[in-house]
This record gives sequence, C-alpha cells and structure tokens, in this order.
Amino acid sequence: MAEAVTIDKEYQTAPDNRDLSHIPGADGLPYIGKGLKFIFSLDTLAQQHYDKFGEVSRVRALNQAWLMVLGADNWQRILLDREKNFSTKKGYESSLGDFYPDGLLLRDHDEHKLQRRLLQKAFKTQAMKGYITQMTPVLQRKIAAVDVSQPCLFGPMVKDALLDVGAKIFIGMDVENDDTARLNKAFVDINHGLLAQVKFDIPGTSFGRGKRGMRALHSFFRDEIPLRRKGSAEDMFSHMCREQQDDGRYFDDWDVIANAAFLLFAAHDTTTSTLNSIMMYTTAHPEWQEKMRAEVEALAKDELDYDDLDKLVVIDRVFHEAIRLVPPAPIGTRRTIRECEMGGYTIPANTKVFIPFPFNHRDPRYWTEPLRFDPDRFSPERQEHKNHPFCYHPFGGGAHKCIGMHFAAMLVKVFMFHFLKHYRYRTPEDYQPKLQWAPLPKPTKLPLLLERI
Ligand code: HEM
Repeated sequence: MAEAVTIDKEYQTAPDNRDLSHIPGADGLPYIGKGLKFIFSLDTLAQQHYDKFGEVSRVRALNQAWLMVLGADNWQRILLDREKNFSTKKGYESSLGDFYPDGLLLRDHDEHKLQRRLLQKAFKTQAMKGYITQMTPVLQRKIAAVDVSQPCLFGPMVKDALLDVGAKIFIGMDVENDDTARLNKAFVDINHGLLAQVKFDIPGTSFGRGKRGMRALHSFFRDEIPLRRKGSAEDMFSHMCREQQDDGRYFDDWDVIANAAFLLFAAHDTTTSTLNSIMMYTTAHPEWQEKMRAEVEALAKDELDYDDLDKLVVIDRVFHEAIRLVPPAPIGTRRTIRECEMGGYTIPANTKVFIPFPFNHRDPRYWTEPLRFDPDRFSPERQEHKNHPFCYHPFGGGAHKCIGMHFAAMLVKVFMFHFLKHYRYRTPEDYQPKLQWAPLPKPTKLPLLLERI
C-alpha cells in the first residue's frame, strides 16, 4: 500500500520562489519577460525551449519565474502527483484567486476531494440526459436566428449562444429574462477583470467592474440557495445546492457559491474555444464538414437524444483533433510544495511550474505528422492518442481531471448537429486565420459565409 504523505499547510502562505538561476532558460524582456509569446506563440515558445534547453527550463513572464516542463513522462508525474509534491491551488491562485476564490482548482488534496463531491451528482448520466433536453431549444433558436445576409462573426455568435445555454443549464434561468441578461453581464465583467493588470477595486476600471460582477453573482447564488434546496429543479446549481455530506448536512453556502461560480467559468470559454477551432479547421478542410453533415443526415432525426451521442463518431474525431491542435485550456500550472527533482534538476519548494499543453499534443514521438489536421488519428485502427497515457491531455489528468469533459463533448455535438443541419459554411477567399493563445485560444475574427440548407 502507498505510504500516506503528510502535508504541512505552511506552503499555502509561503511566497513564490523567484530564483531558478541554476536551471537553463531564457528571461526575455525586462518585466514582461516572455509574456507576449505566451499570448501569441505558445506553441513555438515551447518548441524553442525544448530545442535549446530540453524538457525542463526556466522562463519569465510578467516578472514571475516559471519552470517550463515539457514531455509526456514529466506531465504524468506532475498530474498524477503520487508524492504530493505539487499544489494546484498555489499554481492557479495568482491568475484566478481574485475572482474565483475557492473554486475547485483552488483547493488541494483532502479539501479538494470533499469539494469535488459537491459537483458529482450534477454530472451523472441522469442529470446529463436532462441537460441535452434543456439545451436543444436554446441552441436551435440561436442557430436559426443567425443573419445569413452578411458574414457571421462566429466567435461572438457562439459566445452569446453558450452564455444562454449556461444560464439555462448551470443556473436554471429562463433565457429571455432581465435577470439572465444581468447575470450574463456580471459573468462577462468578471472574466474581463481577470485579465486586468492594474488591480484596484475602484469603479470605472475593468478590475472594479469585475469585482462588482462577482459580488452580484455571489449574492444571486446566496439568495437562491434556500429556494433551490426546497425545489426539485434539474439545473447544475440546484443539484449542487441539494448535495449532502456523509453526515446528511448540506455543504456550506460559501462552498456552493464558490463552486457554482467556478463551474460557469471553467465551462464557458473552453467550449467556446473548442467550437471556434472546429470551425477554423473544417473551413480549411471542407471535406470534414461534408463528412460530419453526412453523419448528421444519416441519423435522420430533428433532435438528438442522449443515446445518439455515441453514434456521432465523425464529429467526435473532429472534436478531439481540434482540441489536440488547439487545447482550449492551453496551460496548466502548479507550484511545488517541497524541494523535488525534475529532469535531473533540483527544483526548490514554492516554484511555479507551467506546462504548455500544445507541446505534448504535437510531439512527433507520439503523433504522425503532428501539425496536420487529421481526425482519423483518433480512429480505432490508429488510436495515436494512446501512444502514451499522457501524450493527449486536453482535460488534464489525475485528481483535478476536468469534471465537465463529457458535458463539453455533448454540448459540442448538439451545437454542431444543429449548425450542420441549418448551414453550409465557408470563410471568405482572402481570410487567413490567426491564432491567439491567451487568455484562451481562438482564431481572431473567423467570419463565416453561411448558406441555408
Ligand atoms: C473542451 C472543453 C474543456 C476543456 C478542454 C477543459 C479542460 C480542463 C482542464 C485541462 C482541467 C484541469 C486543469 C488542471 O489540472 O490544471 C479542467 C478542470 C476542470 N474543468 Fe474543464 N474543460 C472543458 C470544459 C469544461 C466544462 C464544460 C465544465 C463544466 C461543465 C468544466 C469544469 C471543470 C472543473 C470544475 C474543473 C476543475 C476540476 C478539479 O479541480 O477537480 N470543464 N478542465
């Protein structure tokens, strides 16, 4: 049996280690370091570090020293973390802590295990069957309403559609309702606030607007908790309100609030990014658009049932190939709890570690022609994603593995099913997609010319 590892919580208040001078690497420009490369060329930054320094190197961004770790073996060690050397909470606190305090990624070890239970019922098959029924009319309405007389900017369109899906499925709100619009705005303000470099909670700044949005969202959740506990609504938030601990007590209100807010965040931009990437690749490779449409037509149905999802094997392969090339959460972060070894180097305690997902997803040791869009690499005959347990990890792995991965696949399939039924799509002749990696990856603009079917 594995020996239990005792963890002294002092690591939670210790400052970051800023000295990685014994590890080879590149510091970049004063203050911003390699920050711009994180945003615009994360994939090449990782490759350059690998070519020059190997799998473990030092990098600076926004005055912070990071250990960049590449390679499926190293990732396996960090994500599974059998020795409890890494804190996820301290990895994400500086980026998410101001707006998503106590979200699930900001909890470690036993505390994390308990909090994850709060969410589990919301992702059981029974609940998922309810969500597909609820999301279908929302998506059908949004997709049918697209104006085809001019190029449709896909990014804003899909973001708006998924905000409405979120309001319905996550919070149980009616879509055409003033409160929904108010909550959607609060949520958008929070996510703008997350990106602010000047962090003063004062009116008129994006940080201040974000904080106001956060307070509004929290107070909405707080007021609703007693009502949801008495009711039997089937949205995710209501499931979480009714979840109980082993002794039959409900979880604390704050735990429900913190987890509900974080769930909205974790779900929204990632699925928006995924659909953007699918569109980017299937406009560049129209044969895959036709293969997906043929599959949709072969089902000969107007709406998808939960049991139909497994029949959409082509859309499934396109989904995985799009998020292999452009992982929607492209960077994972951790902080070391104690001194440990990585890639032959001694890594001091409290060192921030970052893992650029695109590197393993494009590593030629595991993938044939890794830069090529080739969904069939996920076919049962090829299964390239199984060449190493951690060469493909868009949803992470270990204790913090994405709890919403099946929901994400379902949402993408339902969206694509209805979009393909309604429209044939392409980009203007002169359109050249340009990928931006941060805050979450997406092609800039992505105008679609739509032809109604
Ligand atoms: C394609 C879409 C998505 C991708 C690529 C994605 C990716 C990820 C990744 C990589 C992590 C782990 C991060 C780490 O360990 O550092 C994660 C965690 C998480 N995701 Fe997702 N996600 C997606 C969609 C969703 C959706 C739709 C939901 C909710 C409905 C969701 C909820 C969560 C939550 C709550 C966590 C934290 C889990 C924990 O700490 O135990 N995600 N996701």
